Order: sequence, then structure tokens, then C-alpha cells
Amino acid sequence: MTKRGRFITLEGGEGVGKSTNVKRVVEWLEARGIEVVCTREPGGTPRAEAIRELLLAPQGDEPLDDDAELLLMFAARAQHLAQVIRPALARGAWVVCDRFTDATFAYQGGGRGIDQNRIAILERFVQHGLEPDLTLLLDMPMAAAQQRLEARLSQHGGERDRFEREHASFFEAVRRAYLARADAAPQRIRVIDASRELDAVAEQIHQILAARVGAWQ
Ligand SMILES: Nc1ncnc2c1ncn2[C@@H]1O[C@H](COP(=O)(O)OP(=O)(O)OP(=O)(O)O)[C@@H](O)[C@H]1O
Ligand SMILES: Cc1cn([C@H]2C[C@H](O)[C@@H](COP(=O)(O)O)O2)c(=O)[nH]c1=O
Repeated sequence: MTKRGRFITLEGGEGVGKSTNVKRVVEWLEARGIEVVCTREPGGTPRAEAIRELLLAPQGDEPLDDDAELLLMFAARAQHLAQVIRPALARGAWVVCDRFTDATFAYQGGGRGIDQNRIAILERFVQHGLEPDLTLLLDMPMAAAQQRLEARLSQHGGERDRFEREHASFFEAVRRAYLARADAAPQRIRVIDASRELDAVAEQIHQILAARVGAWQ
């Protein structure tokens, strides 16, 4: 019987370096001969990416209701799980995902103020007990992360999406919610000081991966 693959997620607020470090995680695993599926949320399949566009589009004339936002996150996740994540894990591939359900607890729970118990009900309904084996939570003060985001926007262009336009208090609440989840599940969620230079961040991530991969194999 094929051994189930491992599920690794990267989490954190806006501009902390998730996408940058996702690539490094994938390279590190592939260099060790592991088949990796690299994906993201919301998104990861054509239909889930269509839901992502709805979620990220600037507010316009019709505000998106908080409950609708929550349900769309889980609708995209259900599709992503069915089409990409579960099949990959079942054939023994490892999945590296840029955000997953911890983001829902942080953004919809912490940021929007939706009751965590309501989110947990949807989590059980959609995931049937599946959760990441390891989550790397990139954490840094919001103001410094915003500066990185600004620099990226001025270098590469583009506009702030609907979440990136939120106020500082929203992002502070998101950060607090992430850290509370890490406190509650320290084995699964490892907090990384993302304010350091990229090489120092990557070095800590590699150390965590080396220890986990050794223990899993
Ligand atoms: N440790 C670091 N030091 C300095 N700059 C960094 C570091 N990590 C990432 N960056 C830069 O900061 C910017 C944001 O990084 P990145 O896009 O990886 O963040 P993100 O968390 O994926 O953002 P988003 O929340 O928008 O998806 C990029 O321009 C990236 O090159
Ligand atoms: C999975 C997930 C995501 N979000 C938010 C967080 C971000 O602002 C965007 C995704 O864009 P990024 O390129 O990854 O920064 O969506 C959320 O609010 N809830 C979720 O569950």
C-alpha cells in the first residue's frame, strides 16, 4: 500500500514572505527526491481560482457579506481538497500549500470576528479530520510587512486586493489569532521570525523540515 504523503502549509499575514518561502520549501523537498505538489488557497484548481477572484476583487458597489466570504473560502477549499490535495496525498506525493484553514481562523475569525466554533463546524464538514502535518507560521510586526508589500507593489506593479486594503486593526487581529492558534497547537504550528533576512528565515525553515522529515521517514 502506498504511504500517504505529508501536508505542509505556510501561513502568516500579508507580505511576510509566504510565497518566497514556499518556493524554498519545495526546492528543499525536491532535492531530497520527494514528489511535491505546490498549491495555494484560496485557489489551486480552475474553479477554486475563480472563487479566489470573487474573494479578492475590490469591494465595488456590493460589499461581500462576512458569512458569504467564509462560505466561499470553504467552497474553494472543498474543491481544492477533492481535485488536488486528497489525490496527491493518496498517491504518496507531498503537498505544500500557501495558506489553508488556519488562515480562515485568523482572517474570518480574528479579522472579521466570526465565532471560531462556527468556523470549526465548517472545518469538520469540509475536511473530515484532514489537517496539515506541519504549518510554518511566518510572523513579523505588521508595519514592517506592509513596507515589504509596498516595495513589491512599486517594483512589480499591481493593485492592493480587497484584503490588502483592510485597516491596521484588522491585520493586528489576524496576527493575534494566528499566534493564539500556534500557542494551542505548538507541535503542528511552528512560529518563525520572518522579520529577519531571507537566508536566516530559510535556514530556520530548513532545520524544522530536516527534523520533521527525519521523524516521518
Ligand atoms: N526575509 C525577507 N526580507 C526582505 N524581503 C523579503 C523577505 N521575504 C520576502 N521578502 C520580499 O517581501 C515581499 C513580500 O514577499 P512575498 O510575496 O513572498 O510575501 P507573501 O507573504 O507571499 O505576500 P502575500 O500575503 O501578498 O501573498 C516580496 O517582494 C519579497 O521579495
Ligand atoms: C485561505 C484564506 C485566505 N484568506 C485571505 C488572505 C489573503 O489576504 C488572501 C489570499 O491572498 P494571498 O495572495 O495569499 O495573500 O485571502 C482568507 O481571508 N481566508 C482564508 O481562509
